[in-house]
Amino acid sequence: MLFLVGSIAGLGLPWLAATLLGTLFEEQSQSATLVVFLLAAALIVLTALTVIGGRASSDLSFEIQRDVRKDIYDHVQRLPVAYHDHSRQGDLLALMTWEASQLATFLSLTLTAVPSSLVTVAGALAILFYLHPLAAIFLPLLIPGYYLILKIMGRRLRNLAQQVQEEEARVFTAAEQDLEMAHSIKAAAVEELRLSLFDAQLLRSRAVNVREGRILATIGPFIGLLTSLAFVLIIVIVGQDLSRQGLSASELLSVLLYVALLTRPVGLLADLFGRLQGARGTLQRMQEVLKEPVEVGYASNGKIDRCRGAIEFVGVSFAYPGKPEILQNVSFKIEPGETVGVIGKNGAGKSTIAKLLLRFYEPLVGQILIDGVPTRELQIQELRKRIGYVSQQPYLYNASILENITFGAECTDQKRLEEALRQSRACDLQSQLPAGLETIVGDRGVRISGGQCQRIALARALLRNPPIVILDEATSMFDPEGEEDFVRESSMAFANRTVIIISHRPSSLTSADRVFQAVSGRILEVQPIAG
Ligand SMILES: Nc1ncnc2c1ncn2[C@@H]1O[C@H](COP(=O)(O)OP(=O)(O)OP(=O)(O)O)[C@@H](O)[C@H]1O
Repeated sequence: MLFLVGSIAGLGLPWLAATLLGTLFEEQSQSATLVVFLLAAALIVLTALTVIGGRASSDLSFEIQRDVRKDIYDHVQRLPVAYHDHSRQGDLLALMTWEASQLATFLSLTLTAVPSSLVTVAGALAILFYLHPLAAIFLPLLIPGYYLILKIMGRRLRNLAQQVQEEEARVFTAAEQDLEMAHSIKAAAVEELRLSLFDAQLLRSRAVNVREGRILATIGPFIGLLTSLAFVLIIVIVGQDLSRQGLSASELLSVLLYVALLTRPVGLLADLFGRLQGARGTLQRMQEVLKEPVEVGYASNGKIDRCRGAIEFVGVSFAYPGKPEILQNVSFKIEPGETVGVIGKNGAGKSTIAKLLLRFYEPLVGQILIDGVPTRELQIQELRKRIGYVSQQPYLYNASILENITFGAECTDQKRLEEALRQSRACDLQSQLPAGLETIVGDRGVRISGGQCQRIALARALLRNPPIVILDEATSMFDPEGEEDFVRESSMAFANRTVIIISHRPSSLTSADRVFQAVSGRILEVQPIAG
């Protein structure tokens, strides 16, 4: 709105400037003073409106950026695990960060500058038509010229803009992965190799950026050239009237200033056209992500009010996409409060059982029941809140141990926290680390040991007090003494829960009432391990 008011006010400036010149020519000093005063006032108002409008446009850009980032983040969070297995994190990161910010700048510019530019163009043309109809009629003839330039350059620009964004996303991916792999890169002493690979990606990105930059650098001057040529032609047409005494000097100046006023929106048009190509690619990629279906279970409203923890697999078969079946017609039942161990070779499908229970993936055939209710009928977060899952790799935030433990817990009652710390043996960390639970763990827990990471992950799961606990190699990095303590403490921790312990170590399974073995797609019950 402010930009529109500014544009309308701006339309008065050429007229005031030309009037000033006219009064000076005619040596009417009193009128000149008034016009100077009006001109100065108009310039001050215009500057104020431009500043306010510019700030509003910048605010709008950041508002759009926030909305876009939030929408993508929210949607990506709700996408199934299978989507994340196949997507590139770098692409999503690029989309949520710099691509979203480019798009926001383009949209805010379009929303604020385009309407005001249209007002300037329409107003200047109308005034020009009044002042000099021939010059005004001549100007719209430039439009096909602009169209031709944009059409010729636009086609090449569109492909390039897409390639630029793809290559930039690859730069993100490469940087992100190498940062994550920093320790392994150093251990393998392959810094130079990784640098050369990263540089190769930078070169690919530079090549497309340079090509795009060259086209963008050409469009503006070509459009400017066309406008300048038209300007020259208008000077010739209008100048003839001047020599024929049909036009005063101030009228001539007026006409030229209005023509000059028209060049600003044209420059903006060229700039927006360049940004539009990138914005189209970003919008297309956003659409691709946003139209990915979210996990079905979000929409269900099935609940288990008091979960007892009975688990049943009924004829479950499952295969990861493009792979042979890892589970074939698997059926078993675990009673509430039971502790069950699961053993089996690497890749036998043990973790897959846990992931199916959590509905990270859906069985191809058969169904999984909790307390007799098919998990597919339950609201997915309701289901997951009932299961404390400690995975093989503990995922930790770069925050304090305490923040990592209380992450996601609805209630952080001190007594329960102490209980979870004791049961997981995370209480040992208080004496092992000088800063105790306030110790910052670093990215993915690099600043503490593997066993300490596992204790934190265990404490996190137990603090939520879930009726079902799945420990997937959750104590594999514990020292024998720590594991012994854990098994002893766990008898209390597991007392009223259903527990599945996936492990290769017999010492972890001594508390199990029953033991299952995953073998050749089947789950067989074997002899429990004596304590
Ligand atoms: N997300 C996935 N996409 C495709 N295949 C997968 C995926 N996760 C696991 N697999 C494959 O499924 C099989 C079973 O994997 P799973 O993790 O269940 O084995 P596991 O018995 O837990 O093995 P380990 O003892 O090594 O932890 C393996 O062959 C594995 O390569």
